[in-house]
Amino acid sequence: MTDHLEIDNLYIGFDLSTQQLKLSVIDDNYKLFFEETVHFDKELSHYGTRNGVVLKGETVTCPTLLWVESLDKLLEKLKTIKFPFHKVRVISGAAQQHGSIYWSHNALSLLSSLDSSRPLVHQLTNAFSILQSPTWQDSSTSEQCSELEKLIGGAEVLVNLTGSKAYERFTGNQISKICKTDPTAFSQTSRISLVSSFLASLFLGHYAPIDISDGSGMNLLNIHTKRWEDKLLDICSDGAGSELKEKLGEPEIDGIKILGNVNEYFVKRYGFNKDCKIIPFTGDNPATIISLSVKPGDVIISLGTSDTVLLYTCKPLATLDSHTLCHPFIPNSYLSMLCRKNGSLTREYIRDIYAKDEDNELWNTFNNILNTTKPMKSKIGFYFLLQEIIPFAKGIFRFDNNKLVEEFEDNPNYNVRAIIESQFLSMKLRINKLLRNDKEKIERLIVVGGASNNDEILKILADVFGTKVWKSQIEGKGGISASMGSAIKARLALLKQEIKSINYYEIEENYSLVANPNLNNTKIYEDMVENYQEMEKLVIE
Ligand SMILES: Nc1ncnc2c1ncn2[C@@H]1O[C@H](COP(=O)(O)OP(=O)(O)O)[C@@H](O)[C@H]1O
Ligand SMILES: O=C(CO)[C@@H](O)[C@H](O)COP(=O)(O)O
Repeated sequence: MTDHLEIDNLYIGFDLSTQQLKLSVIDDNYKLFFEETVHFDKELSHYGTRNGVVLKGETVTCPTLLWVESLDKLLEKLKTIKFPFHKVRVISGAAQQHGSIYWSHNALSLLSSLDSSRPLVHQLTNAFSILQSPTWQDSSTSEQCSELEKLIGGAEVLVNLTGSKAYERFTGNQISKICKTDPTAFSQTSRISLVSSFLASLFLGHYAPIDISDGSGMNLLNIHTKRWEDKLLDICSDGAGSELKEKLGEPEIDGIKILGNVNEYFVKRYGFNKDCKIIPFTGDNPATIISLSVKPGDVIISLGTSDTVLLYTCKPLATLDSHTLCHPFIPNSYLSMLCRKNGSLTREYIRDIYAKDEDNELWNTFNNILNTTKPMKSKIGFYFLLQEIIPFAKGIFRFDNNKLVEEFEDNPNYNVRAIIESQFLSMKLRINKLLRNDKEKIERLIVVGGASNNDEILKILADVFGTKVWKSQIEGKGGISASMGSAIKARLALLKQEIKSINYYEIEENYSLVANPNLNNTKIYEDMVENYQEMEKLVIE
């Protein structure tokens, strides 16, 4: 922690992501003051999660109490080092999208009467009607998705209303599954939160609203009216639409609105100022967009647990492959998003088979292979360890000269290059569909997320796109863009309250060039695209 005698105000941003709870703290000048994390598998191993989740077939959940305890643990770490809690003016946060939390009927009274001498986790054991929260990696709701699209009049109708066709991980379909398979739990639920609004609720001491940006990932929100769509609520609740509406609460359209002061519990236990404000928390991807103050023409590639592509746009662009989310606080602005489940964890899987190191976190052998192999048009691989979102496929498929093979027999290490090439080719293909016309092109390619630390991976990204790749200084060592975006949102909320206006684009951002394309390689990838699409079709079949 840097010296804070000269600093009057601090702003906290959380990110409750798949594998860890992260915290970034900034000062009035948006400068990073402090960061900390709690890693779920390593530091809360008694919950038995692997990579932050519990996997049972296509059902992927996380114990809700793990998330509660991760907050206890993080704040205790700060207390131990005498973090200046009293200087925090606003708390905000972000979280993995789509996951849902089911509060029991006594949750509100538990939240409002917390005893500051005890950790949260011991006091909230009865606060949930469902103990395992569905997460974004879940793909167990295909039946509900088909039903939703059928009853609303087709995938296109749903895209036009909500910004996305029906997706297994989207919260409306998760709720629909619970209504059908566990109606008792549904009736014992007083409120349904997203992971983001759940974390905000802990700080507020009562239920925080779902913000419209994270709410756009539910298949329930009309992204034009910014309200829940009654017909969708009915379909996803077996006809109990008005009951579901009550359980969701009104969506919040202003992502930088002050919701209230921090719950007394945090004042007494940690020394937060009683006037410290809480604002809506949002999804990790919208928060990443905020951290970079991006403009049209910027394309962000986030290489975290999931790999996502994010574009800022003023007009929603509905496609069957992408998602449109409302911006958390800029009116009439949207984000276009592509998401791949098989991001870092699938790269780790391939690393552990073909490029194992003494210290795996260094990725040395993996990078050595990337550095010493060249792109080969004849070898294409598809690596879908988890059920992929787009294309909807599962399994590992390798093609050598267009023939499906068990392994790249002449050089099995080629899998290391093939997975990276394949992930980026898939993104490139689909980004092209998001650019509206021939004139629209990628002005800047910006990378964030844990794997953006890896220069060899970034070189291939630059080669596949034929574009320079940039990284924001705000990302530091990588992986904190969502918590930084949340902290920035916290700072903006106070500015708006005090001077009634904000200019979000005034935030000074320094970008550094992290990879230059090798245009000879770009040409090879361009020649590969058509074949890649053909092989992908075979995989889907
Ligand atoms: N040098 C590296 N090369 C490749 N991947 C890396 C590297 N460092 C970290 N990662 C990956 O980053 C992932 C975590 O990224 P992060 O953005 O923090 O994810 P999340 O926000 O989903 O928790 C890890 O699963 C790890 O595989
Ligand atoms: O499902 C999505 C976006 O639609 C994922 O991007 C989640 O939001 C998880 O994020 P990370 O933990 O990978 O940051």
